[in-house]
Amino acid sequence: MLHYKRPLYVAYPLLYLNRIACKKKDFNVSKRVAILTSGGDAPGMNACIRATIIACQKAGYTLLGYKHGYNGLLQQEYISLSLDSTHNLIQQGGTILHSARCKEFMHEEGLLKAAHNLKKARIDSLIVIGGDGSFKGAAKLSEHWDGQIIGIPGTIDNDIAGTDATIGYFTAIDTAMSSIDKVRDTADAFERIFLVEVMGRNAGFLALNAALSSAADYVIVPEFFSSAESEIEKLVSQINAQRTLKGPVSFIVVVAENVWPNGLAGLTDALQQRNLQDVRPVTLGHVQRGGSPVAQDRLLATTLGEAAIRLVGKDISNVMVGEVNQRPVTVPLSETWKNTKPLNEARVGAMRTLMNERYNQADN
Ligand SMILES: Nc1ncnc2c1ncn2[C@@H]1O[C@H](COP(=O)(O)OP(=O)(O)O)[C@@H](O)[C@H]1O
Ligand SMILES: O=P(O)(O)OC[C@H]1O[C@](O)(COP(=O)(O)O)[C@@H](O)[C@@H]1O
Repeated sequence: MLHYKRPLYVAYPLLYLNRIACKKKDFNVSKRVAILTSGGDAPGMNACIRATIIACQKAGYTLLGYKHGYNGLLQQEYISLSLDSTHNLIQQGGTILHSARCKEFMHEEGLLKAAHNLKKARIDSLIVIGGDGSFKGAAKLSEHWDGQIIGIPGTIDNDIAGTDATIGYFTAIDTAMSSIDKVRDTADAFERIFLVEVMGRNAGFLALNAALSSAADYVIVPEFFSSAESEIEKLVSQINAQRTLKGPVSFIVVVAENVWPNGLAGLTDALQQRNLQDVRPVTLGHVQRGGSPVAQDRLLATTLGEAAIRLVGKDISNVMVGEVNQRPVTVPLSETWKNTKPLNEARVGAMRTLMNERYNQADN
C-alpha cells in the first residue's frame, strides 16, 4: 500500500515555521565581539583594529571597542566600532582605543567585575591586543567568564613565545635604527663613545636588531649578560683593540634597558674608571613606541586581526593568534609566557662576528 507522505508544512505548520526561524537564526548568528588594547601601545595596533572591524562587518558581527585596556572593561567604557572608523587608520601609530596598565584587574574583585560587565554587555568573544602581561590577565579572566578569549600579540619588545614577531616590533627596530644613524653622525664628528639605550623590557630582540641594522660596534643584551665585571672587560678590550687598529674613532654601544646595574649612568662610570672619558649616554625611550607602522607591522597586524575574527564562534578559546613562517597559528595563552623565545641564532652569530667579538684573535 502506498502511503501518502504529507509535507511537513501541511502536517505540522508550527514546527515547520519554527524550523525556518531557527535556520534563519543559525545563518545570521550575530555574535557580539569586543576588542581592547592593553599594556604598552605598539605601532600597528590600529592596523589590527581596522582588520577586525572589516572582518566583523563582513561576518555580520557587532564589534565594540573597550577603551583604556582593562580599565574600559571595569568602567564599561566602550564604543561601537563600524566601518566609519577605518578610514586612514592603517597608517596611524598609537591606538584609537587607548591603552593602559590596570592594577585593579590584577585582583579577584577586578576580574569578577570585568566578567560581570562582559555578561551584561552580552559579549560572546573578547579580543585582547597586548603583551604577555595582558595575556596573563586574559587567562585569569577566563576563570570567571565563559566567553571566548583570543589574544593578538602587540608589543615592541617581541618577547612573546609562539609567534615569530609581535605587532610593533619591526617599526620599533626601524625607529631605533634611524636614531642610532643620527647618533653616529655626531659620534664620528667628535670620535666619541656613545651608549644608546633601547627598550625591550627583559628581552634583547630590539637591542640586537637595532644594533645590527645600524652597524653599531657592540651590543649588550640580557640573554648574554652574566655580570657587569665580565662584560666591562670584554667591552673595553673591543674599544681598545679598535683604537689601536684605527686610531681615535667613534664607538657605539647599544644597551638593552634593565640590564646594566644603574643603567647608562652606571656604564658611563664604569668606562670612565677605565680611562675612557669622552662617553655620552643617550636613552631613546618612548620615541620607539611611536610613529606610523612599517609595512611588516601593518601586514602582521592585518593578518592576525583577520585570523582572529575567523576564530569567533569556533570551539577554541584562551589562545593567541600568532604567525610562524608567515602562517597564522593558534597557541594556548599560557604557552606565550611560560616558554621563552630565543634570539635568532643567525643574528647572534652576526652579532659576535661583526660586533662583540670583532677584534678577538681568530682561534686557528
Ligand atoms: N597576572 C595578572 N593578572 C591579571 N591581570 C594582569 C596580570 N598581569 C598583567 N595583567 C594586566 O595586564 C595589563 C598589562 O600588562 P603589562 O605587563 O603592563 O603589559 P603587556 O601586556 O604589554 O605585557 C596590566 O596592567 C594588568 O591590568
Ligand atoms: O610605558 P611605560 O609604562 O613606561 O613602560 C615601558 C615599557 O613598555 C615597553 O615599551 C613595552 O612593554 P610592554 O609591551 O610589555 O608593555 C617596554 O619596552 C618598556 O620597558
